[in-house]
Amino acid sequence: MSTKIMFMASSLSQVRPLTCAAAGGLSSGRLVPQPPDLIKWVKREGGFVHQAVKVAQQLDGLGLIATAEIPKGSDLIVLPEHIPLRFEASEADSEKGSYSSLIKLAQHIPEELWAMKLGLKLLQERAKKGSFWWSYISNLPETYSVPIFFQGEDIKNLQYAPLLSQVNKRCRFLLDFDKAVKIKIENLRSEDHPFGGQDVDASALGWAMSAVSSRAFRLHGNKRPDGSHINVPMMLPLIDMCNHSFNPNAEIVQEQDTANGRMLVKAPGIQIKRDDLLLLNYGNLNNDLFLLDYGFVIPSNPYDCVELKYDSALLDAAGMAAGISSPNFSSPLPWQQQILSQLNLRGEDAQLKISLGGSELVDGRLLAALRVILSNDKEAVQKHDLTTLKSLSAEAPLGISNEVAALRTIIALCVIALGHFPTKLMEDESLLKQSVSASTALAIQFRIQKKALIIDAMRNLTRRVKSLSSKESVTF
Ligand SMILES: C[S@@+](CC[C@H](N)C(=O)[O-])C[C@H]1O[C@@H](n2cnc3c(N)ncnc32)[C@H](O)[C@@H]1O
Repeated sequence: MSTKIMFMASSLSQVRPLTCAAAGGLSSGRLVPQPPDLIKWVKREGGFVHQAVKVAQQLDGLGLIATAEIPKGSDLIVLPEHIPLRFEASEADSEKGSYSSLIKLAQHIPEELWAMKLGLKLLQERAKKGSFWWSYISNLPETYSVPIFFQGEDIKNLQYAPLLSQVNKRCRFLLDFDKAVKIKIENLRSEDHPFGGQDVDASALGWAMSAVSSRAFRLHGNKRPDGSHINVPMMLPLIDMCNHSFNPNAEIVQEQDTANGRMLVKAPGIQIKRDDLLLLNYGNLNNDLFLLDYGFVIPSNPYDCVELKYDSALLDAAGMAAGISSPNFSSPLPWQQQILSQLNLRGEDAQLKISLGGSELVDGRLLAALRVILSNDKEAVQKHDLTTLKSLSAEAPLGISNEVAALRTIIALCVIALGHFPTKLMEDESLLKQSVSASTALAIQFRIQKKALIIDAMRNLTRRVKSLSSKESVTF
């Protein structure tokens, strides 16, 4: 089962940082105690900031707030093209040895850790005396609440293997990359040194990666020869002070056709009232990504899900627990095997990750597989296409008793999944009431949300079973 804790991630908080503090809590502290005024800097650089937009304390950190009503469609912040921080250097900079050393380091970074690539540029600017972006960088948080900085015990406290493996992967990468960076830069001439002669360690690299993953936006970069745009991550000073909501009142617009390619934050069709927070939608992400990249968890997140593995032994156990034993769980009939292959649940390239939660509630492939495995009527199954078999809103396509058996098996899978968490939801809730550290609380909140999601799915499926069973008894 994927909810079992399989290994411990090596947390970066165990690495003694030389250049930045590892997160001890959810601090709103900035890199320097009294950083320059970001709004003034943006305006001085030719940007626009609506006069009612101000930076204010919010959610253990900072955010943007409206100090007066702002009409629909107003521009809130406009950044000229030279303000966003991107990895690509200006023509003048690209001639420099320090930039080409940065490119060489970036070649060690896997594509999925793109935040580290831009993070190298951020570290370079952070180390550079008189950097153009100093007003921005000095306003960045000093620490991040992402799990790569958790103590080992709090990583264990997450209790969820798919996230543990991601955290572990990032920690391992940072520790290895730290070594690679040290070797690459130790003998460089000072003018070629990417960080102005300063040492960086895994903790500084982790700081930079987290700064980027929690604040960068992927927007259109330079044009390709065919006129299309390359999507590039960039840090958008001040705009990145907006916190997240799934019901945002602001949106980012990128002007592509103007000569200067400005970035805008607009109040789209919504009138902003005085004291409203200015909120952007960071994306319809699950809590794993919110925690990994941004260091927070959204309660009752409609996009959250629990990952399980499609496994015949697990289905057997679930079937048994639900009082539905079928030899077909472990040995599906040849025509059932064919459908399982079409569902990509059998065969060499099978994708066995399935999920509960999110808008679908039950992974369509799991639902279809159970409906098919629990049916002995090949003709009846073949009357339906896969889309119908995968859909929970297609009510009982193979008959009520088949549907009840499939849903009860999924409910039993939920019970098994819950049983793999070392603690119960109620224990977690009472632990949260005690005085625990900020990162312990975050880890507990994360696992509470996973458990609550499974319990909600069980409730929903139980309601469906009850309603179907009552229809069945009316039919007879
Ligand atoms: C783009 S920054 C926003 C500005 C940030 N609050 C600051 O103090 O600089 C993203 C970070 O803000 C915080 N944040 C944003 N939206 C949040 C939310 N809905 N709940 C909790 N924290 C949030 C998280 O720490 C996240 O990593």
